[in-house]
Amino acid sequence: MPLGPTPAVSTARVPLLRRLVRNPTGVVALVWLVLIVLAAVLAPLLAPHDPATASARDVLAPPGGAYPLGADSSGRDILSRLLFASRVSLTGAATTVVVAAALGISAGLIAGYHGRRFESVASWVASLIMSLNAVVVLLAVRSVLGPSMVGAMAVFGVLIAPAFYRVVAAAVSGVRHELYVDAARVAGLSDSRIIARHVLTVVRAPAIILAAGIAGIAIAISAGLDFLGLGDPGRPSWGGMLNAAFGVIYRAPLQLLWPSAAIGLTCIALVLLGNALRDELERSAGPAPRRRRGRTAAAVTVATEPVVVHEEPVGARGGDLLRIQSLSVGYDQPDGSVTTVVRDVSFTVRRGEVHGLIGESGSGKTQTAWSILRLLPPGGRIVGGTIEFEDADLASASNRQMTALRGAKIAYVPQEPMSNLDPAFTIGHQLTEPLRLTLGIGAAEARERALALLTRVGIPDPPRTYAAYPHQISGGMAQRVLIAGAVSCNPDLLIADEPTTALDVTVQAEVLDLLRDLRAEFDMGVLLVTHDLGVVADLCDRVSVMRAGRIVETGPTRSLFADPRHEYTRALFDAVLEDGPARGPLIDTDPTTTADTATATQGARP
Ligand SMILES: Nc1ncnc2c1ncn2[C@@H]1O[C@H](COP(=O)(O)OP(=O)(O)OP(=O)(O)O)[C@@H](O)[C@H]1O
Repeated sequence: MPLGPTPAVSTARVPLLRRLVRNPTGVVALVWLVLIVLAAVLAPLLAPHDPATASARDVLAPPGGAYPLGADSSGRDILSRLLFASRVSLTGAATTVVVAAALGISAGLIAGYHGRRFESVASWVASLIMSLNAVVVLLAVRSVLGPSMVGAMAVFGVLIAPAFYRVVAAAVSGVRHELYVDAARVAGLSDSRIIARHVLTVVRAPAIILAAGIAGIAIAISAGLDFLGLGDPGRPSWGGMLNAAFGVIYRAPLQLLWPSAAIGLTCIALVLLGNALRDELERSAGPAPRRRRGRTAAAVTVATEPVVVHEEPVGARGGDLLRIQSLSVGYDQPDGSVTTVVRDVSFTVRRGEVHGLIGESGSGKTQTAWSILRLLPPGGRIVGGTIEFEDADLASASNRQMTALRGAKIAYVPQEPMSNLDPAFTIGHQLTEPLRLTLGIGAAEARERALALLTRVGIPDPPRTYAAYPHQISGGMAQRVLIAGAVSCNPDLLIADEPTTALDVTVQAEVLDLLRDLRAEFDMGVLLVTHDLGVVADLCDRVSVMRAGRIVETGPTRSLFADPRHEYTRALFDAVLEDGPARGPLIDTDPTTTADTATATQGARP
């Protein structure tokens, strides 16, 4: 049932080209490449002379007058020849890139996506091609095809295709087992659609960067072939002009400059373009530099609706252990904007109470919990508000202060117990290490305490579990172990993020009972993140309902459950309490009582 909009403020994705234009290196490289392309396309219009027309009177004419860059040893205009020669270089580079990309990307996609036999054969062929000496092959091609630059560059494309193949196959096999690809498969999307939608997006960036590099290499190779005299002598080329300039190096050394500059600057521009692309793509993966405070504040200041607060019985208020005021959490975006995922959140947790944070998926519960621990993922940061804990503001505390608090004063129980235990170490090692570090006790004492904790959290055979590796225990036991670890240093505040979601129903109940008992025993304040109203009803003294990054209703659990006032809270309840008749008690599985119970159950139904 849809319960409302998702919280994130919209953050437009800035197209790569626009980001590139803001990168100085990228701009310079792009400008040069655009000029070269324009020169090639408009050569007939821009060239002051016919590039092939020789003039005996103007042999080696210096720059100036009718020949802006001078004339060559046959009296031909160098500028006109350079302009026309750019066509040859660009066509050759484009041929190489197209052939290499077509072969390498398609083979990489098939090998990466389907794996198995095709991958073995394709990898073998790629290795074979890479072992060939490109220059020797191109010389052989010249002798077979004649001075066809397009043919030679197409063959070079085949020789360099393994570069595309390797990059694409590695990227695709990395995403092949991602859950979203499995989900698309389960949803019935064809392989070609999955590749087009989900896989191509992953290989697009590395392929573009590689294409820029390969284009640069292709230009150098085509110039090299022409320089060696293997190209078509009937049309101007940068390599051929370089060759001609060498012949007159003592009489007109300046003539070397023009083709060298054209080749060198174009290759450099392509390399710089590839670097700029990589920088921009990497930048978009990480956090952007912080902007001025004003901008951040503007990003989080949006119209707010009042929070529905349920009054508490007189005398119920105790001392606050944790006091969060106007907390806002944002994620820096590559374009400098901030996506706000938690907005203006305020609540308190008292010693000895369980405060529930409830809301639909994506409402900001986990981000709030992680802010308290200051463990937001890269790019995320607290953009406003305070988190008071024991006279310190955790929102602005130093990393050193936070390290001292985490584990010792503020403990955390995660949602996925198994993925939070290191498979390489025994349970005992993982329990005793933090004990020894935080409490400064010896190995024997730490072992004793760990065994006592395992007993306390209801592990049936503590010494055996102590010596076991994570894969040797069940999910329920792993969660108990993590709870044991969390309370091991006697924390004041325990943050539990959906601690029972990954467990089956009977184990869930036991873990909730354990948390309830430990809360009383250790006199901790507990912040319980959950999306389960049953868990809130079972365990929480107070509850705050989150929606779209805000708290919409807060108060004692009993009062909020008896009289939910915000429409979103009511919608949450409606989603659980269906209109149909309540189910009867479960049928007893004991065969001797089943018939009677079933009859009684049916009879009891309305
Ligand atoms: N790294 C991130 N960058 C940008 N936005 C993020 C990032 N991580 C989470 N968000 C956004 O923050 C919002 C709140 O996420 P959060 O994980 O706190 O939700 P939740 O209420 O805990 O949901 P769930 O119960 O599914 O864990 C979501 O809209 C999510 O898209």
